Amino acid sequence: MSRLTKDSIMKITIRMIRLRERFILGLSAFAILFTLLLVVDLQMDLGYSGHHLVPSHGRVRIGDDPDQETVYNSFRRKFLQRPNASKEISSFDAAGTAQSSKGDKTPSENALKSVKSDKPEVHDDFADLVDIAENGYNVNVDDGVVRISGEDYSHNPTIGSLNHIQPKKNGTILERFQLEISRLELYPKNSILIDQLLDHMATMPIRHVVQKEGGTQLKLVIEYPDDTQALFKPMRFPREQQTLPNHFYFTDFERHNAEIAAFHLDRLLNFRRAMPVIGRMLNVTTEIYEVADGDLLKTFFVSPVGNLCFHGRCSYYCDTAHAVCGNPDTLEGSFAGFLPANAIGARKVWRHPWRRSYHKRRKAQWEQDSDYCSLVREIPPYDEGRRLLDLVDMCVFDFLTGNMDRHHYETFKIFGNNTFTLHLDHGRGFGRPYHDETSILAPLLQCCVIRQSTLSTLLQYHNGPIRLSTAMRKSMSVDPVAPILWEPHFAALDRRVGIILQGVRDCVDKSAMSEQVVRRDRH
Ligand SMILES: Nc1ncnc2c1ncn2[C@@H]1O[C@H](COP(=O)(O)OP(=O)(O)OP(=O)(O)O)[C@@H](O)[C@H]1O
Ligand SMILES: [Mn+2]
Repeated sequence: MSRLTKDSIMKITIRMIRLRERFILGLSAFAILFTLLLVVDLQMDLGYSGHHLVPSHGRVRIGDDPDQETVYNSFRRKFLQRPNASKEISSFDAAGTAQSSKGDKTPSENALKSVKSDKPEVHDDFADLVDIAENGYNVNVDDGVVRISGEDYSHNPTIGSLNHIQPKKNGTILERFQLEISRLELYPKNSILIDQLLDHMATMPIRHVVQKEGGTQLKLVIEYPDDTQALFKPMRFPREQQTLPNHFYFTDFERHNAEIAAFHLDRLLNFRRAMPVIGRMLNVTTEIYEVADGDLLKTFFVSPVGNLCFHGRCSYYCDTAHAVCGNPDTLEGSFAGFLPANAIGARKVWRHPWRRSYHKRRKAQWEQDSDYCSLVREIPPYDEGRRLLDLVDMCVFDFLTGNMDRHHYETFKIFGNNTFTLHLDHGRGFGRPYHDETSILAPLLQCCVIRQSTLSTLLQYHNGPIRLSTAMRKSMSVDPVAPILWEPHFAALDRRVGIILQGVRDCVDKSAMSEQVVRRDRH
């Protein structure tokens, strides 16, 4: 009996030990998996840890009144009444190109249309803003709408100097370009390398092509005989193709010409944060098919009408239905200068605080929280230095092109946090010339800050003599595949400059009002 009891006690103990071992094993497996998840999250900023924008002390307002009188809300309401959408296409012809408008507007658009007066618009020269931007009264780092970042512009090391690499005399143009990238900009204002680099990408023979890994759409890495590279995005649609009415920003196809136009626009706005891009006509047979290999080669086929097509492999639009086709074997595309290799110019990827939800029904936090900017302002790197001003520049840039696809952005690690933000990936711009998407201006309208130099540049284009459309037309006219933009986009650019300035004015007015309130409170 006592032996039996002893046995069963032994058995139970052994079982307990096993159970404990299993539990410990399970716990360690969970710990490892959780750590891995966090590491991946930190690297890719997927949002699991929620550390980026909602710190423990963060104020998340659920059910914030959407009609609250913020600059952003009033602005959105005001511009909803602008019937720019009246010309927006609501149907497409067989070729998928735009047709002129034939009604089919939503009831609200129809109702609002009648609000429009037939009076010719008087040019508003924004003298109030010119006064601030040009005279710089009260322009400083800490307060006010118009600001400077207060950084030391004389401290401008380059990727070359920080890596202790001297540009070689017989170095390639791309290499020289990459080594000259500095803390403040991708290239200097009067860089002589830009035209050379563009010309090189557009004319050099193509030695080899491979598909670029990552991303949602098909891109090719073009290799030239001198071992330099370019990033190729193929043409998919004619210039006048507008974003399909039922497409979201994240299902919109990319436009190669938008990449070209965005480079010119970025340069004209004096940002110099976008890589140089040029158009080029390719022979699909000799310049892609014959120099491709492996996986890409396997995706080539001849379409029913005899065009040579390929679709590559990627996560969304890489199948027979979304193939890229020659006509019969010529193909247009954009060529972007290649960013430096990780060895000398590794980049850090940041989740954009004003990222959209990328979901057809969900809204992002910034769309619902009227105090969202004060949340962002508290979090590094947005709490000091130039970063927030850079994001506002970026939204100005994106609003002008209509690009709603700014999910992440990148900086060069080697320059630390106080460096410019790269302007990459503009394929989804220039899709809706008759619609002005004011939500893109959320960083500007919710934070009510803008860099003095950016405001000054916008005012110059607004008041002339050279308007932005004219400058863009001139700058892009030399591209091998010009004209780059469909005509209505030029009018959109000029119109949108005015809208941004109106937004800045609303901010200035609002801050003047609150200052008055504060002053009155004091007395
Ligand atoms: N000029 C360039 N040279 C080298 N790499 C680049 C260049 N432009 C972009 N990249 C890298 O390739 C990645 C994908 O490029 P891009 O964002 O243009 O394509 P995408 O298909 O739209 O990607 P996503 O689906 O992530 O938006 C970028 O995040 C960037 O890291
Ligand atoms: Mn993209």
